[in-house]
Amino acid sequence: MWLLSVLVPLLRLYVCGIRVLLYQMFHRSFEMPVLPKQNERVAIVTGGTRGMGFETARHLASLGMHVIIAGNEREEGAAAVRRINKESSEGKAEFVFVDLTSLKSVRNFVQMFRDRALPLHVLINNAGTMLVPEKRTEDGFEYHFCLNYLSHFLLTNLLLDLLKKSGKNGRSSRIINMASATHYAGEINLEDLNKRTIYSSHAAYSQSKLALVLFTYYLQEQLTAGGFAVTVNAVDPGMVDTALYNNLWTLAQMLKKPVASVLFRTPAEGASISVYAAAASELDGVGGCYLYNGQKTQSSDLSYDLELQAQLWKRSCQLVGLQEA
Ligand SMILES: NC(=O)c1ccc[n+]([C@@H]2O[C@H](COP(=O)([O-])OP(=O)(O)OC[C@H]3O[C@@H](n4cnc5c(N)ncnc54)[C@H](O)[C@@H]3O)[C@@H](O)[C@H]2O)c1
Repeated sequence: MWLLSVLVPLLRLYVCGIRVLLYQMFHRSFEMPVLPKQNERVAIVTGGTRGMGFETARHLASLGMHVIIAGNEREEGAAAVRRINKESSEGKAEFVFVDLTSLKSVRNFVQMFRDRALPLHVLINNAGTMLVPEKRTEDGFEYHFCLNYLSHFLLTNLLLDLLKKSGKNGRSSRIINMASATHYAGEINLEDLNKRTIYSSHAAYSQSKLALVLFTYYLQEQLTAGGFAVTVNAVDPGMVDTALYNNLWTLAQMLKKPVASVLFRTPAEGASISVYAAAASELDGVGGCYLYNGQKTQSSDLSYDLELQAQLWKRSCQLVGLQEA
């Protein structure tokens, strides 16, 4: 029983990975349309200190945006900001600390942001981690569940009024959730979101990414029903050569290196789907999509389960101490 619960998610995750790599053998990345200037617009990119988050922040700043990099690596953040500000003549970047394994830190970050009285046009929930051995956050949550999903759930909800205020018809505010093909392998057990019964890091990662997709669809329904000029989309960057793979087992690391150099996308290529979702004119007012290779794509059957979306939303509100809207 234990062996099956660990082996099945692992195999399912690797099958997802192989399918993505087969696709990437023939498709490098998609062709980005010309993006409009983003002057006067403000974005928050979580985990923008390196990898795809950095490339996203960099690209948005080059379009004229004021980008706030929200992350837990102060030195990396300072270096990222220096580099972006040196390169970008119109936009700018700054670093603000947030540790997404702490709900208190998320609340502090939001308070600091609110104190600035800035508008907010784009929120990119990008930060993440993968295949972490079993551990709990300071609030007692499973690590992937909290960092990849629950903190972003809280962050988004606490910033929603600003996003609503900043969005206009014809120029919506945009929320982008960084999903992954691994969500296709994901399952959600609402009674054991923190994976206390049997722990598998593969199942925990896939669950966190499925949760982000369910959250995307449910939130879009609410925003549409309320008539707000805010959209929310989930994006899938493919397989990208970043530090995310640092927790792979040694043998998998060794096998990954030659494959990654040929078949994985670069961080800039991977980031292009977030940049596209954040800035493309053709996506203005378009939400509730799973975007992959520049196209709306079908996500897993489970992600469209309306009852599951509603239940997860309700449970997440309870876990972070939010009143259900
Ligand atoms: N690399 C891939 O193949 C791939 C594929 C699909 C989805 N993704 C997703 O893309 C996102 C970006 O990952 P990446 O591949 O660029 O990896 P990365 O490791 O280069 O970047 C992860 C970012 O998250 C930040 N982060 C980690 N822990 C944090 C914490 N406690 N608080 C705040 N920030 C924290 C890191 O500092 C870093 O900036 C992740 O959500 C990942 O799951 C990656």
